[in-house]
Amino acid sequence: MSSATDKICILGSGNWGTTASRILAENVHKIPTIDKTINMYVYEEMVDGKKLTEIINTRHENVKYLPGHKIPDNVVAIPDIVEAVKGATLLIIVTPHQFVEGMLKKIKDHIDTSRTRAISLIKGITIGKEGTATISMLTKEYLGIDVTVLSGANIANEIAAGQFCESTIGYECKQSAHLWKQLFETPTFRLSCVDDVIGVEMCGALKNVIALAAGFVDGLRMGNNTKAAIIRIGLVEMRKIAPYFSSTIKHETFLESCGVGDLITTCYGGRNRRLGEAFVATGKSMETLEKEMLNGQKLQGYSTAGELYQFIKEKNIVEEFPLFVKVYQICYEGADVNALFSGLNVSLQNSI
Ligand SMILES: NC(=O)c1ccc[n+]([C@@H]2O[C@H](COP(=O)([O-])OP(=O)(O)OC[C@H]3O[C@@H](n4cnc5c(N)ncnc54)[C@H](O)[C@@H]3O)[C@@H](O)[C@H]2O)c1
Ligand SMILES: O=P(O)(O)OC[C@H](O)CO
Repeated sequence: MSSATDKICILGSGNWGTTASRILAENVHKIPTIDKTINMYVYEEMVDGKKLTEIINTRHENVKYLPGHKIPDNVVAIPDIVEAVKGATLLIIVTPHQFVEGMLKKIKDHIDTSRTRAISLIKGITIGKEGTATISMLTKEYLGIDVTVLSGANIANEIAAGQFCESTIGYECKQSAHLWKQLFETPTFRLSCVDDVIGVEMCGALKNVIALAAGFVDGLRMGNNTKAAIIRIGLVEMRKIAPYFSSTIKHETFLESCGVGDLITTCYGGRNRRLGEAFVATGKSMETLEKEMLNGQKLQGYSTAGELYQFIKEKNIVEEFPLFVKVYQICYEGADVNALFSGLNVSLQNSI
């Protein structure tokens, strides 16, 4: 009989979810109290005439979302989300943010909430029943469990290739942070922990909007100075808007990997940047570019730009966030991309 008291279920199997499964499948062997078989909920689809779950379970590779990297045999792909969470006490939530609420509704009556905790690897905010919510807020609302978050300068393909990088865990419960750190840290994936769940999440969601702006800069064939200006002004707006979401967000969080680190990597190497550039170069809509360029992967910054703008408008603070507002107007209202540079607040301090 197994002595395991905990069981892992990964909710999501995209580019980052699959990469995370590889780390967890190795690290789970370090903790005797966790079942070595990891369930991974896979949103089923056909790939070259075969079910993706069957391909993952036989070839041990997610050929669509992380081709070229083996997934250890102890990860089992399951297409039914209720079956996937059966017996699970450690939930890793890692789908594009727009799908989270639907998933939580499906699993909420199938979780033993007295002994389950979750970690969200998602970068996005969502419009919930009561307005705008982070993923941890939404998860708590539906499941009523402890939620930790993990976010940082983490392009999944680079992590899968074993390149050194760092990330940030945001926690409320120290004991949970300790467990998640054990489960996720590797010699090339270094984690620091901060007690600022919402701050870490806000950084991850907001940087995706700035990444679109960085892509616009590249699409306009502008250089490094312009990109640096957009990154810096973006960081200022990210920090400035944070208190509107929560008074508990710490300024120091913006100096962690989840803040400035992620902003830099995403503005140079992420999908949001890439599609921002293509948006300017081709004049096609973001929806079209997502379909044409991402092969099923999802763009987070576009929907976040829309959701963030609704939040900014509702709070009547449009004047305070010209960069966030410009990105929205360019993406959704057909504003000229060159308008990105007019009216930006270039200093936090009083200027002459
Ligand atoms: N990829 C990265 O480099 C990276 C790194 C850090 C964080 N993140 C964040 O992780 C989260 C997940 O992103 P990803 O890159 O793993 O995903 P992805 O964009 O690579 O893949 C999209 C996933 O969504 C699934 N999907 C499609 N329709 C669905 C539906 N109706 N319901 C549920 N799932 C559906 C697809 O099967 C696929 O697994 C995002 O918030 C992203 O910002 C991504
Ligand atoms: O590819 P993106 O733009 O979704 O960004 C990926 C990661 O969030 C970078 O840390």
